[in-house]
Amino acid sequence: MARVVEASAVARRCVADITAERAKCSFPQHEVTAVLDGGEDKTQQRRKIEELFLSDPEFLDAVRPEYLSHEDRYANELRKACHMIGKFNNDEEIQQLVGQMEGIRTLMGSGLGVALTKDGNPLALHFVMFLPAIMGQGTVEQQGEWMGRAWTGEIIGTYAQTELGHGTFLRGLETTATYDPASQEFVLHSPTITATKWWPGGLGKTASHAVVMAQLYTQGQCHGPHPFIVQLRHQDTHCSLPGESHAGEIGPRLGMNTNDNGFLRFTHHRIPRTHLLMKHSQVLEDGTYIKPHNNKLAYGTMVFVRVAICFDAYRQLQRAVTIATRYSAVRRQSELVPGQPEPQILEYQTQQYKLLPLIATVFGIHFSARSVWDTYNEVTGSMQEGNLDRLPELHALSCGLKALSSSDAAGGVETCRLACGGHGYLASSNLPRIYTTTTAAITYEGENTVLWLQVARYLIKSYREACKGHTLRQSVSYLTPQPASSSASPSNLSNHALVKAFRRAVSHLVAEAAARLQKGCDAGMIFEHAWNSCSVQLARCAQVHTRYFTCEKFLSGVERAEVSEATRGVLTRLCRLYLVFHITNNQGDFLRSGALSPQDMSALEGELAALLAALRPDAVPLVDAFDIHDRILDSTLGCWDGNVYHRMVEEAEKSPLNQKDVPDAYHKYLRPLMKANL
Ligand SMILES: CCCCCCCCCCCCCCCCCC(=O)SCCNC(=O)CCNC(=O)[C@H](O)C(C)(C)COP(=O)(O)OP(=O)(O)OC[C@H]1O[C@@H](n2cnc3c(N)ncnc32)[C@H](O)[C@@H]1OP(=O)(O)O
Ligand SMILES: Cc1cc2nc3c(=O)[nH]c(=O)nc-3n(C[C@H](O)[C@H](O)[C@H](O)COP(=O)(O)OP(=O)(O)OC[C@H]3O[C@@H](n4cnc5c(N)ncnc54)[C@H](O)[C@@H]3O)c2cc1C
Repeated sequence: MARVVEASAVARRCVADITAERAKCSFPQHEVTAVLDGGEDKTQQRRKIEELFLSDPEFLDAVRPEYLSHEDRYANELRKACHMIGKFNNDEEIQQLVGQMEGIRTLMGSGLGVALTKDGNPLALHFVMFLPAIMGQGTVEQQGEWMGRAWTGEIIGTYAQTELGHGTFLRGLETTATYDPASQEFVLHSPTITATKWWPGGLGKTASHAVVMAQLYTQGQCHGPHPFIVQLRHQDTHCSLPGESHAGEIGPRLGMNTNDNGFLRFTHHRIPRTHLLMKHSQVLEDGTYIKPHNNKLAYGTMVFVRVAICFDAYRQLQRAVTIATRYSAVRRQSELVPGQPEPQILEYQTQQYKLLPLIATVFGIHFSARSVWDTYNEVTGSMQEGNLDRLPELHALSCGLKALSSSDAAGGVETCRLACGGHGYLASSNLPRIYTTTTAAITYEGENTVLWLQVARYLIKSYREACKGHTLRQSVSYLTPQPASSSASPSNLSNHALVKAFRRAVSHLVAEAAARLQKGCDAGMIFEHAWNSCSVQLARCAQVHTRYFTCEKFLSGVERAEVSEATRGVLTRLCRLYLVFHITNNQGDFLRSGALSPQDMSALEGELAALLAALRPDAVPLVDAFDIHDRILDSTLGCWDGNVYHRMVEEAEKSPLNQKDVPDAYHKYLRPLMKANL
């Protein structure tokens, strides 16, 4: 009884702490929520959809997935993913809310969809890559043949590109698709063990079909990697098709274990000619190859997914920082002043330094991802009309923002875990799962270092063009060499001046890297070796350029937002924090280029401390404004009511090991050991 009384006093204290935080809010939260959702109507719509799905008991887990076997975990997530589609297909209200057909993808990729299928959605690749591949790479007839069946779930696909031997280097893929004009078929073959497809999500047991990337051979010539639709399993029995292809699952991974990532080998497997996705390049019946306008069009599906990943990074970081911030308002530890009550850990400046820049980062990713999404739509729109001029710019932007958002989010989630001390290591905090999911995005869809080097390639090329007097695309126009000017004066450290300082720092880095590259070439190195010898510096150029891009989009996003002065005030403080945080963390780039002076740096470091203090009262209100339902957060530490300790104990009690006082394993192993010498 005494324990219960004590426990409820603790609960009351926790709830009081978080309630007091909410009273400090300096802005109308619904406005921030609407900025992130894209309008108040969108917020209402999202909440309605969440209500419709979260009230459905089919989406409840009988036990924590961590306690299930590998197979049961997979089955549990597949059950929920299929139920999501079934519910969508049969409910007109839901279709009206999210949009028909494509709405199901929006749903699956939303915070709700990702949270409902906790450790990875076995159907993710179907929606995020298989369908977009057919849309982007298939002719109108091919879309007609496959899309309808794929949207309803009659066929389930994946995207099988990576092989055991090659993920990054697409031109090195070994799977071959050789055209046989006699039968008008392609023959798919894996000539070596390293040609085995390895990693595709859903390939293990879920997918009935795949878009397979293979080297296209016709009339004795190789034309590089092309996408082919391949049926893998029988339409009625789901059994593997006999003999010529063999698929399976690749085994446990760091996370995303219910995505059933798989392997696939072909032994002279035949498919009809019309299963080559022929929107950009064709093979005619006699084997004649028709070239695409640009041979990188076959990589188009990846461009789409790289943009989608930025939104996923945003949502994962949102969840993690909500958990860590709420917990920091409830957790009390140590003494700030000897003899005084233990403060909330959020009072420590170092804790604020961990969390507040991450709250700002959520907005930074949000505004820049929206901008890249707009660019994606503009560029793909003009590509439909045959204009490919902006494809290189889109490729560089999508690579850069995918790399920046995934590394910021994964690093940020880990910071959030550390900010929760030991309890952040508990599965019930949900931070381990959010981390293992988020860090995967650093590797998949183009390993980040490799993507940074793609951005650098674009920057150096643009810089060289600018040196020749050519006009550059808007996103890199600042690389045009400018006459030297003095650094921003300490009195002009406005937000715009800081963005300008970023531009100057990147220009300087790019000019230095270009000069070093040239020096290598002048010394007799071939270009590729000179490039490799500068690649650390080149990757750095790409990172700072992309950070500049996010700063610029954050600032313009805040300036353009239609909100009250109070909301603009808090968003501007966050944007300022984002700028100051990244500048003070990378002082060398700004000092070396003369973009800022040591005095400026001192002033900005002082301001950083002031910004943390100014934003501290709004920390909990800001994460509340992310408006994440407790079921979507799924965390004992981050729950809305702050009743952290009760929930932790309640979750611990559910451990299967706690269902018996003495586990069977004691009798089997421990007892014989403990009694051995008696
Ligand atoms: C649940 C429902 C879901 C809803 C949505 C929400 C959810 C979000 C995400 C959650 C689930 C995600 C599941 C996981 C998905 C992972 C799937 C994969 O990894 S799949 C596997 C992913 N795998 C990878 O990502 C592999 C990464 N590797 C590659 O992409 C390539 O090998 C490469 C780009 C690195 C080099 O390619 P290479 O052929 O050697 O080319 P060079 O270097 O020689 O450059 C030559 C020229 O080409 C240019 N250019 C290049 N690319 C493009 C482009 N796309 N375009 C235009 N141009 C491009 C380049 O700029 C250069 O131009 P220039 O300078 O000459 O003018
Ligand atoms: C969870 C998950 C899901 C996935 N899902 C899919 C899927 O659905 N379909 C699919 O086809 N694939 C999938 N993949 C595979 C993924 O796309 C590849 O793992 C990724 O592209 C990296 O390729 P890699 O594994 O060959 O790494 P590697 O290229 O071997 O990278 C190893 C190291 O070498 C470095 N490196 C490689 N090349 C260069 C270079 N040119 N310059 C400098 N450094 C370099 C990298 O930076 C890295 O440090 C998935 C992977 C994961 C982890």
